[in-house]
Amino acid sequence: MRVAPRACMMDNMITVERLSKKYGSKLAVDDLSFTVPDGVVTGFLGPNGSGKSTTMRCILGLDAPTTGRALFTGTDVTGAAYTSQPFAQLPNKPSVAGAILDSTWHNKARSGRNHLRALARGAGIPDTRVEECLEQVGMTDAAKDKIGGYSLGMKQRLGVAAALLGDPQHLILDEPVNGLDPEGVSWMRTTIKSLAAQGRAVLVSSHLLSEMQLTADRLVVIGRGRMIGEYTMDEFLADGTVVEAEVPDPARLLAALGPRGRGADVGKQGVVRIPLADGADEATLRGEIAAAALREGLLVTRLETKRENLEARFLAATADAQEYRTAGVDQADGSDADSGAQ
Ligand SMILES: Nc1ncnc2c1ncn2[C@@H]1O[C@H](COP(=O)(O)OP(=O)(O)OP(=O)(O)O)[C@@H](O)[C@H]1O
Repeated sequence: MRVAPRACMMDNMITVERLSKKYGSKLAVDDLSFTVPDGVVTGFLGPNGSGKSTTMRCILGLDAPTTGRALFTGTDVTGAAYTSQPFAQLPNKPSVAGAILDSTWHNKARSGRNHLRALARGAGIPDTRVEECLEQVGMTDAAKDKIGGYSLGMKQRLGVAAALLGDPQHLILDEPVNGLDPEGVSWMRTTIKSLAAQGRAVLVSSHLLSEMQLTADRLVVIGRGRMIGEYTMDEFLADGTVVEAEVPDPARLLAALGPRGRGADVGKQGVVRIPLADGADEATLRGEIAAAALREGLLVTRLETKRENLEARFLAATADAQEYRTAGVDQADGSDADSGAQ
């Protein structure tokens, strides 16, 4: 159905500009600006009630922003380019953006196929495309059954099929792995990554942070409606990463490291802990430590990277922005060790 070849679609983008949304006196989204570029998965993280779903609805024009805007850039199904346009003003919307926002809206009495056909017909999309999408999400065999009898995982797959009907260049997926079993989660991850790899701009929210760590390339982190930061996944995780080196004379190693050892400390049993800061590369830092030890004639008996996982970094980054807290529950320890003896 699409006339513009995929190869021409490498400049899709959503740009959120100073977006705010008030419900009565509640400021749900407060001056958010970020981008969702094509070709990668942008994870959208924030504690409960931080404004993720509201932002996604505003991006799609389902809620009117109080101030600010969300703009789409790409090429639609007819091959017409659009630059920095609000979704509501674009023709051929199904080819611009597809979404999973709420998996509870399905008409239970309809079959999966008829549900998709109704959506497709409303958008001028042929039934052949419905069959393609059913096939893509592995639902061809179950398509004749009523949605009321579907498991949550089947409903989520149907939601993905619905989002893909118009072969959209932008995808907005709110909690797509909610309630999925491990096989379903793994399927969703592979699907989301491959949709981004095809050149689409993909924004996905999830509270399943271990999964987000495997899926997202970039992160937009918000708290209480406000921006905490926009990062690559590596940048976000690097902040909590240290390389530990075990040597017979830690003070000499520290001195030999010079400015590179800034922020380092000597922990228990004389282990030197050097932070991976300022966007430094882990392999480079490990090489510098090994070279400094060699120059000093120090035997390194252990060189180990201690990396915080996404959950620990997320909890640290949003500590001041948690609206709902559980009393008396410790936060996750969250450190992953990745060792390599020298
Ligand atoms: N239609 C609405 N009317 C009034 N308040 C609303 C409405 N929708 C959302 N809110 C409020 O706006 C704030 C942000 O809600 P939102 O659902 O966007 O957060 P979220 O980050 O998606 O949360 P969660 O992770 O729990 O799904 C919350 O305080 C919520 O109660």
